Amino acid sequence: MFWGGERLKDELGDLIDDYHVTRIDRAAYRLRVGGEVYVSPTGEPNDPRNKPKRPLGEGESFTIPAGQFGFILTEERIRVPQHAIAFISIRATYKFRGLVNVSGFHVDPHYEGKLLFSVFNAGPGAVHLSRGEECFLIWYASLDRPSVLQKKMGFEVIPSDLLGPLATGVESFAGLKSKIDENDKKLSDRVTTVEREQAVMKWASALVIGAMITFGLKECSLSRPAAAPTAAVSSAVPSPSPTATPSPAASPSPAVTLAPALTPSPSPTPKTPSAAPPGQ
Ligand SMILES: Nc1ccn([C@H]2C[C@H](O)[C@@H](COP(=O)(O)OP(=O)(O)OP(=O)(O)O)O2)c(=O)n1
Repeated sequence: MFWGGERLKDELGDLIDDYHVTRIDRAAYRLRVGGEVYVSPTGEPNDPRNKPKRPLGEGESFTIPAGQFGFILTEERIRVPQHAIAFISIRATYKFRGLVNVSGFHVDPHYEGKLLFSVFNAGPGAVHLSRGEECFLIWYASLDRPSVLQKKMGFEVIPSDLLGPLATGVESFAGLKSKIDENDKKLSDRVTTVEREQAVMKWASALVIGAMITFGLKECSLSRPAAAPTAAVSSAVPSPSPTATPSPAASPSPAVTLAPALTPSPSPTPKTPSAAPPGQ
């Protein structure tokens, strides 16, 4: 049979250290967050929440990020008589935030020590807690026939060997999202840098090509006046042909200078048909 509030008032003074009647919650008793906690690391480097098992001062707070585990030692040392058994849970207020009790629900007969809650934050956001918060509940129930049992010694601290599997970090959706966001930012930074470099390269290439074109045009314009005097001098030589280009100034081309070879000679050669005697 479960113990009601009145029986709890009668008995808990001997069974729970630092008992206070105001913590009786109908047929249960509220247990508090104690002086030592451990929260599994998020796996994100340099995350200030990645801390080893740590002691908590009076009222000191801590957070359990979404998707992470926590070990929480109770403030109270409790005892369960040989003729009783106890049941433990997290208060609904904390369950609604996403906190789930992973570590079991009963306390053996003839148990003595603190309780160690292993909790998982299945909620969407971090759960904030602090030492002294009345976070857990305990119920007592009588056994039908008491038996003589050896005392079961409970926890006084969080055993370090429990932490090994969690110490490397627990991949949570929140942690993965944060890693994706971080990689996304790194990638977009890299793309921006590459785009900037490409723009600089484009401008540099355009400048070089422009300079080369300018230089080429300059070279061309410088080489032109050097050809002109040749033509002028050549055309200044009197052409034997009266049908040569009308004016030396009009055609400075060197082709004009070759004209004497192509134009009819002033003394016609006898080989030309026009010079042949008629009748031959
Ligand atoms: N959240 C919990 C659950 C249990 N306990 C304590 C009370 C129990 O009496 C004791 C042992 O619990 P179990 O019998 O469920 O665990 P094991 O069977 O693993 O331990 P053992 O081999 O010591 O019986 O641990 C606790 O401190 N915190």
